[in-house]
Amino acid sequence: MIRVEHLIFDYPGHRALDDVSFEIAPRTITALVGPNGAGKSTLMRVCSGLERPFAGRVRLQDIDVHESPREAHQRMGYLPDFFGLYDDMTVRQCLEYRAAAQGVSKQNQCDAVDRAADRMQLTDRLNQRAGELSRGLRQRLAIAQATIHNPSFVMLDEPASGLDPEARIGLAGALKTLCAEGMTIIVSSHILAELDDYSTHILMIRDGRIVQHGPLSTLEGRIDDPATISIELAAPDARLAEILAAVPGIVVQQVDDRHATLSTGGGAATRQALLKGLVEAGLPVIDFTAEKLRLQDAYLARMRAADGEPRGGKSG
Ligand SMILES: Nc1ncnc2c1ncn2[C@@H]1O[C@H](COP(=O)(O)OP(=O)(O)OP(=O)(O)O)[C@@H](O)[C@H]1O
Repeated sequence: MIRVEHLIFDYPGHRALDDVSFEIAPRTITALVGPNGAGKSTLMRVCSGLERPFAGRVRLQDIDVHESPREAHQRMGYLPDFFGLYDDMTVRQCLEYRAAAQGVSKQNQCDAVDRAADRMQLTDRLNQRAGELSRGLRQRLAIAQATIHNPSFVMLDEPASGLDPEARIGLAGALKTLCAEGMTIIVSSHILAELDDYSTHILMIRDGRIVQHGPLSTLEGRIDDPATISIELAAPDARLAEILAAVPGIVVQQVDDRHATLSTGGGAATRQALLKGLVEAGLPVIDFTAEKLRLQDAYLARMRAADGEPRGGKSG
């Protein structure tokens, strides 16, 4: 879908992107995360063709974004972190204006407006002036504008910033809708807790370099990672503590005759041995849950680990 190859981008006296390469698969939502100043906005601006890199290239469905920007822009939507709306125009006028600017033919503009308003749940606001909309609705209008031409690839820079929790939930739903309609999305955010809800992939950047890239599952609670496991029995059984003590590779944190919490360092094999031991002893296990490492914790752990790594990052 989009392939970024060895991008280098410099501001005067500062290298903002340093040999950045990655590929995004179709119909995915990639969370672009990293500390302030990591290079997220710069990466989006370069990928959108607004900035030309010093070296490297960006290809969208085999179109070179910087060599053929017109063709690339027909296939992409981009919402910058700071955007403006025409406050005196109605939602419908804003969308019509953008449809015309994006080259949507006159006979298709009406359909494009209705579809964009529908998927961003703005249909009942079409006659309201943009200047009267709440922040969450303004954000949705801006996304509707950025996607009015039905692009296959969409980049949204910090769309959740400044939104209250309800508006952020609405935004997450809107992103899932766009993805379900076949769009491939990159979204940057500092609100890690919510990325779990809608992202399929994570692209972590720091000091202009990729630190990690891959499906969320590669970062969160991999099957071989140490995990916290909670166990619950349907009825009390005094043998629980004794049976757990006999399984190598686990540390019991808390146990009574019905519940236990423990940590394992041995990955899938240890978990299998543990569950087998419980079932073979005839204990009535009704819950055996491995708690996933939260994305936020995983992010912080990965960033800390990157402090001690040689330059070059990690992918997968
Ligand atoms: N116009 C500019 N001129 C010079 N340096 C810039 C300019 N814009 C950004 N930078 C620098 O480039 C680096 C990357 O900035 P960028 O805005 O891409 O980071 P970011 O990850 O989007 O940050 P944030 O999370 O704070 O929005 C930062 O060190 C920033 O100070």
